[in-house]
Amino acid sequence: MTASLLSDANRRLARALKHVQISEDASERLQFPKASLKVSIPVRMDDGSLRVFEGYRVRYDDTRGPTKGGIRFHPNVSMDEVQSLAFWMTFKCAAVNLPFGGAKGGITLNPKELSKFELERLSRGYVDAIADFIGPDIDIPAPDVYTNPMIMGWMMDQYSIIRRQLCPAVITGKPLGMGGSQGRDRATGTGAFYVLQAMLPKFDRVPAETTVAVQGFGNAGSVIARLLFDAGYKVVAVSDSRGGVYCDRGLDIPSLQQFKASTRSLKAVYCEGTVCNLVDGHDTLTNEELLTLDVDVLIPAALENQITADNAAQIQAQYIFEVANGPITSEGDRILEDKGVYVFPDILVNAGGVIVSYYEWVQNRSGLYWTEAEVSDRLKTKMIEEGEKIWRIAQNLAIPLRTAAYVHALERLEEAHSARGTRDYYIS
Ligand SMILES: NC(=O)C1=CN([C@@H]2O[C@H](COP(=O)(O)OP(=O)(O)OC[C@H]3O[C@@H](n4cnc5c(N)ncnc54)[C@H](O)[C@@H]3O)[C@@H](O)[C@H]2O)C=CC1
Ligand SMILES: O=C(O)CCC(=O)C(=O)O
Repeated sequence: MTASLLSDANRRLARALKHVQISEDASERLQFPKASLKVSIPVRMDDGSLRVFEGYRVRYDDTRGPTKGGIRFHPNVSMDEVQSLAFWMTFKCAAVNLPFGGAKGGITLNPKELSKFELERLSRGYVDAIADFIGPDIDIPAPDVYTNPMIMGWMMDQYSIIRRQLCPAVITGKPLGMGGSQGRDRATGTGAFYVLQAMLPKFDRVPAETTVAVQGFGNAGSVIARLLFDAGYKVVAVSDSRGGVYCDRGLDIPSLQQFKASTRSLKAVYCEGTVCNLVDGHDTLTNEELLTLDVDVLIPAALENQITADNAAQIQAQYIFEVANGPITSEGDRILEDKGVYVFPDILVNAGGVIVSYYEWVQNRSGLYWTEAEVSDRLKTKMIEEGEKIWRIAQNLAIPLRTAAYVHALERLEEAHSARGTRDYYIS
């Protein structure tokens, strides 16, 4: 495990700064979060006891607009993790040209241990604690790992109770029945699929001859796995927090989705229609084994720090599409680069979620709601447009795609920082 995620994220920034003209003021400011809030959330548990949870919200940089980013419920949530996730949101929103800065939030807990009512009290308590830190023009949360539309609905409701008026635009990823956008639930995986479909033909790859492994079978990972399956790719391995399944002939992703939804397990499963046993050629595997499989494409879609100096040399995939935020450390990056692996970076690949969140916010503010086709057309155009720009920067400057994505984002951040001036009037 890397000592500090934020300092590792800053190493990527330092590398990109060598390839772009940006003022010293802006580059100095971008190394620090603008505001970091840590809160205690007391929750009455179902058995009558009181438990206090730790929560965080970080607004990293708001120069380009109100800050934006998800809320994570996970045992590993810490200030360092939330700050780096907010850092990545800043560069992601700039890379795909959304009028937002970056933020992130989280609560340290295992949500699987709480009842639905406990989760609701916790979600409302979190919003009570951060209500002065967020707002439709200040900071707009959304879902991330182990949070979902139901939780976003509770949070929007709690914020509206505090403000004594309905405020749908304070949070995105809401249920469709209360201001949610068509397509938001599938947006991250779908956006990633559009990028992959635009990039792989550059290497003359065709779906039927391309094998894929996907780590993480949640909101993001299961959607891209399904789209790849439908497009004729051979998805040979997928996993969740308890490990995964492998089949060299390709897994039947629709039946896996069905079993995961009804049994909450991938390991109960398998291929070939609805047969509920491990059948010939199928096997279980650990998350570590999945990462080093002999596949063409690897899609980490779970958590950060999965590919590090310890296992990067064993990676066999030629193309990595980072659906998770920060799945590769900077040391891991160097090793993959030396091996000639193409890494399509998180701040581009998983931007579909925040792009459709932006569309949701726009719809909430205008009161005019779009069809699923309108949302997905706009998403596809944006993902491909920004992906191509990043590809060209990488080619022209002969730099890795990640560095190119940061260069692209930094150019936009610099423009905004310089347009707003130094804002240092308060320094005597
Ligand atoms: N939901 C969204 O809109 C967006 C999500 N992301 C990123 O995508 C990644 C996944 O997020 P979601 O799919 O939304 O979360 P989710 O909560 O829907 O699913 C997470 C999945 O990862 C699995 N998982 C957890 N720990 C794991 C481990 N140690 N090894 C393998 N699998 C593990 C879980 O079992 C689950 O299948 C995260 O890095 C998140 O920040 C990025 C952009 C937007
Ligand atoms: O939808 C959003 O606003 C943010 C999604 C998110 O947390 C992410 O892109 O990592």
